[in-house]
Amino acid sequence: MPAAISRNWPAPAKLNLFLHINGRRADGYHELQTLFQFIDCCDMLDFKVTETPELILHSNMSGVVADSDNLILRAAKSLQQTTGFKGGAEIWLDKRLPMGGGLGGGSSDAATTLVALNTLWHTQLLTEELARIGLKLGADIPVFIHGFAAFAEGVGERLQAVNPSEPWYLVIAPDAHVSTAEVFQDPLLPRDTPKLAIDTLMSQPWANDCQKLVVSKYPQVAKALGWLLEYAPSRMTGTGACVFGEFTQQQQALAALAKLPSEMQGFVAQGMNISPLITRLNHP
Ligand SMILES: C[C@@](CO)(OP(=O)(O)O)[C@H](O)COP(=O)(O)OP(=O)(O)OC[C@H]1O[C@@H](n2ccc(N)nc2=O)[C@H](O)[C@@H]1O
Ligand SMILES: Nc1ncnc2c1ncn2[C@@H]1O[C@H](COP(=O)(O)OP(=O)(O)O)[C@@H](O)[C@H]1O
Repeated sequence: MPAAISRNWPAPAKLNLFLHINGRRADGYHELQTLFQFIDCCDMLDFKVTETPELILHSNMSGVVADSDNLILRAAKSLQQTTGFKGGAEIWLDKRLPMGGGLGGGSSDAATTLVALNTLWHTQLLTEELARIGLKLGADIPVFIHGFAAFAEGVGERLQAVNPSEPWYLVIAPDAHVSTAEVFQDPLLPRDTPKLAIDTLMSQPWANDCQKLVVSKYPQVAKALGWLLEYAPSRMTGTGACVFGEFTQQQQALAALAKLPSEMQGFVAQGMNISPLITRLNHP
């Protein structure tokens, strides 16, 4: 009897509602203080457990990332190696999130793969153990595994659950692929924002320390942000390129989307403090 396919595992995008860079560590990574919130725009994954250890990925992003580099297969392989699980999986990815946009799509795909296969393979690692595996693959992965909106410190692995408002966002994805590594290596990146207490951070205006540099280097980001600021308080997420404007009502965000210049790509999504992955995990 062939194993059934376990369908509709969501991999949500994230926004950095603020992102402060406090300094550079000896290993080259940067100390951050950031606020992660999910949005209800997701990649979708299906999984079928197999008896052989092979890991197979079918996706609509083929050719963009070599399988050996795909975070989905790297995550599945890490779980096999950590647990000694002898079986494998066939995985289907419906890629919907813009790549390299600061929305964490690849990181989220990896997190959903770890959470889903930990259940389907019955390896039953604790969340903290899965987050440790994820951290080795990317700084953004632990927050997706824990699945709650969080104030994050360190490189993004020290998480404290928070419950900010869940507004509607108009997200614009400029036609620019911003390399996270390149931004963090730029000598002009500010790296000296003082560490502040979470209460102070949550009550002051929110900003992204990477924004000025990326806006100066990528005219498409500057143009998208300039347009969006006419409609709502707006800023860049992560190291970019995506920018987001915040609206109280969905109708306001949709009205702005209707006026988006034809050369820009955008979508409306709502902030989510509980990841849809957690909801899927609790409703197998
Ligand atoms: C900046 C953030 C903020 O959420 O998001 P994105 O813009 O990528 O979405 C993340 O910290 C990104 O995490 P992630 O996207 O996993 O980055 P990684 O692949 O781990 O790192 C890519 C490269 O960026 C640099 N890097 C990353 C994170 C960090 N705290 N300090 C760094 O210096 C390192 O040079 C690293 O090799
Ligand atoms: N499944 C995947 N989906 C998206 N990007 C992936 C995936 N696997 C590997 N990558 C690589 O990881 C990089 C960063 O992915 P992502 O987490 O989407 O970054 P960002 O947070 O900047 O959007 C991509 O540019 C791509 O080269």
